[in-house]
Amino acid sequence: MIRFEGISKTFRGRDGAAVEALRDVSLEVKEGEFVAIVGASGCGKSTLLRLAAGLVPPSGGATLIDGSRVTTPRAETAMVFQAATLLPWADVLRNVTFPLRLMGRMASDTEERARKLLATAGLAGFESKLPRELSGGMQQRVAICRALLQDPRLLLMDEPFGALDALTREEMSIELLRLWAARKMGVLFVTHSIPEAVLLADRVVVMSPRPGRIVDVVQVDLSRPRSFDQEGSDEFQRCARRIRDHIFGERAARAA
Ligand SMILES: Nc1ncnc2c1ncn2[C@@H]1O[C@H](COP(=O)(O)OP(=O)(O)OP(=O)(O)O)[C@@H](O)[C@H]1O
Repeated sequence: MIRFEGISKTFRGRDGAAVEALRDVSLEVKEGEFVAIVGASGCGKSTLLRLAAGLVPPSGGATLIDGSRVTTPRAETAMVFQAATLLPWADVLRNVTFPLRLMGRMASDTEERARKLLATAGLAGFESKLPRELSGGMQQRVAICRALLQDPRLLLMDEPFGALDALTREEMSIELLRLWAARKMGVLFVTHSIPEAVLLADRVVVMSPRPGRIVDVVQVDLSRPRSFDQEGSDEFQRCARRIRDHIFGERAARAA
């Protein structure tokens, strides 16, 4: 569905120096597939998502959705960031419907769908609350509902649980899997957590330190629905070890 073809991306810093963020990245995410991306800080993970969202152009190569080049944001994709980025003056319902209002895509059943989605995410009764009246985890759930209401074919998630405490993070992971299973959209999910990547994904893409290249793609053969009980399984351990070996093995080699 989305294909990165030989992507390279070089930024020019304010001092004029070139920063090569990505080098020759090729990757495909299929319809309904959950793909996680892990790698050292600064290896270009967010840049890859921003390319998919049409927020930045590549320096070389192409990002294609259904074979056509992504040059601007598209209705097929929605993005969730590490911070919930809610409008502080708008209540939960208006926050969730805001992008569709902005895009002129409100339909007669949009509010009803938003309420249902909020209920599924455990936020029934909070529709009229302002963001500051919610916990961090609840705010992030609102941000996820806001993205899902757009009914994207591809959901782009940039460390969406990074700012949450460990317990909320686990709860949100399972919640996300439930919502994803009900919709079967493609997901491209950036995380720093190897266990989170293995728990969630069909495939985990491992990137090298900058300039980011793909060093491995690990297929996770765990049954679905997933649960934390699977963390002790041989398959979970195998995947986690393989990813860890790449990340820490490369770091150790560079230090030597
Ligand atoms: N707009 C920009 N201008 C200049 N340099 C940039 C810009 N955006 C990203 N970079 C640089 O590109 C590299 C990759 O950044 P990116 O945010 O994609 O990495 P990341 O893997 O998501 O990092 P982290 O895990 O720390 O969030 C970094 O060195 C960053 O400083």
